[in-house]
Amino acid sequence: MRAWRTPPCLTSLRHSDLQKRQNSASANTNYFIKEALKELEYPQKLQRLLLTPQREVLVELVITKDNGEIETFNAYRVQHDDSRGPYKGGLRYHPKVDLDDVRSLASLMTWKTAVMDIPFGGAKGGISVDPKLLSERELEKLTRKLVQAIKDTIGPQVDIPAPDVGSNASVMAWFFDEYSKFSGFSPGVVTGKPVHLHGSYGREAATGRGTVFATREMLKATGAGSITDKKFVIQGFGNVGSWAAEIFEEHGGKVIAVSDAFGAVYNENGLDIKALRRHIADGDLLSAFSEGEAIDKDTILSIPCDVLVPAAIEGVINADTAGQVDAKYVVEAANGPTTPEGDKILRERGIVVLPDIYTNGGGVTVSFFEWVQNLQNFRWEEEEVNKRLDLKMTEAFAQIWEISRQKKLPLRTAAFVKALQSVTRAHLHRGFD
Ligand SMILES: NC(=O)C1=CN([C@@H]2O[C@H](COP(=O)(O)OP(=O)(O)OC[C@H]3O[C@@H](n4cnc5c(N)ncnc54)[C@H](OP(=O)(O)O)[C@@H]3O)[C@@H](O)[C@H]2O)C=CC1
Ligand SMILES: O=C(O)CCC(=O)C(=O)O
Repeated sequence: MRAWRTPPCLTSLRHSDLQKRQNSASANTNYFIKEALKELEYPQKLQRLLLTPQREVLVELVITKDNGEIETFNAYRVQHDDSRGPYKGGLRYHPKVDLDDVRSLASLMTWKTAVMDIPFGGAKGGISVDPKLLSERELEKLTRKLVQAIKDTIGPQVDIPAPDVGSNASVMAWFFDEYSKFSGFSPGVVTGKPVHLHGSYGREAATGRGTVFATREMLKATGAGSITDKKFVIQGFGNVGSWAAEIFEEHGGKVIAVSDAFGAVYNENGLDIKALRRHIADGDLLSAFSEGEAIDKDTILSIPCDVLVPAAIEGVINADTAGQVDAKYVVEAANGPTTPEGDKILRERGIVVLPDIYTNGGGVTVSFFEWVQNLQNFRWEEEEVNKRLDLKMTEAFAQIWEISRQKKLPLRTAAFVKALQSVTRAHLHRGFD
């Protein structure tokens, strides 16, 4: 096993020190990995290596708020596996972020980069904060404090953060700027930056666009035809959900309902997504969109449709809700939206699930393209980015589909089998001494 250096400024937690929770996010992720490990029959010690993170970092961040008071926040960075390349994964700013969530999300990144066949490992970070309660200045301070606290564990060849729930291109710009103060000009330390500040064309829309390419491939392979005239319901209308909605619409799909944390809106003939996005950009409530009917956001999963797209938070399709899903397909644009219990119910009901570690892999794929452009100090046109993304999504689907057919496995297990084989091969080639 390689030795991991932990800088003295950080509190490094060992797995044995950490509290274990039943039905936690990481237990759910490990359940799905173990399902695939049963197919592969790897030895126990190798399984442990694959299941547990390589390093977990917990830091305390203190800022002075605009009103002069000080406030303290917990922040995390979990580095799960770097056998295939530098650790890679987003930063989540959300009040419910805890170490277990981040551990689960970091593991998903390892399998996602392997499924997409891009030369990165897996990591994730987060701050327990509600960014909506901070001013922009406070958010900037908090981000800079995070960089100061973890700068020795990250870097363009070590660990490369990116946006996730609650963070965005501005946060990435502050991150890049702060890191560059310590290490010199380093645009490759973070991806998802603004396009005019070493970001890539196409990264902002990439996760949503990749979700649409993934759905297109799945519909084709299962004999359901094309996206045109299919009905879509999307939970979550942030970066991923809103871009997916717009691009489904561009492909002729009808997005009949979408929701956010506060409400939902429905139109059986299809919502005008560009108009809805303008409505929200003007600061209006999603549910107040006049070209749709406001509905209870908790009914979103049970609206009849062809494709249900969870694009918000974890664990929403579970033992209580999976029975109410009225879709032929569930396309997991969010990370971890389905619990093992929910997944079992969907399988029993014959609902096809396109798993997160493939479906939302478009984001990290274009992050890889951004990183490559940063290392080369060169910019690709948007058309080129989208074309390459399409190719990666199409190739990865073909491989998962083939494993699923050959081994008679659900698409989720097939995706994990592909990823586990790839990561294991890297570990064995690199060796452990
Ligand atoms: N951004 C990226 O590139 C990638 C993101 N993902 C995953 O996609 C998912 C969404 O991320 P992203 O779009 O970036 O995040 P955003 O913060 O941009 O958007 C999250 C959306 O989810 C909504 N939401 C939050 N809680 C609920 C709820 N209980 N019910 C319904 N909607 C809710 C939010 O509503 P409100 O605005 O009202 O708070 C918002 O519309 C996450 O699982 C993330 O990990 C995966 C790969 C890459
Ligand atoms: O773009 C990236 O590097 C990672 C995005 C992310 O956090 C994810 O795919 O869940």
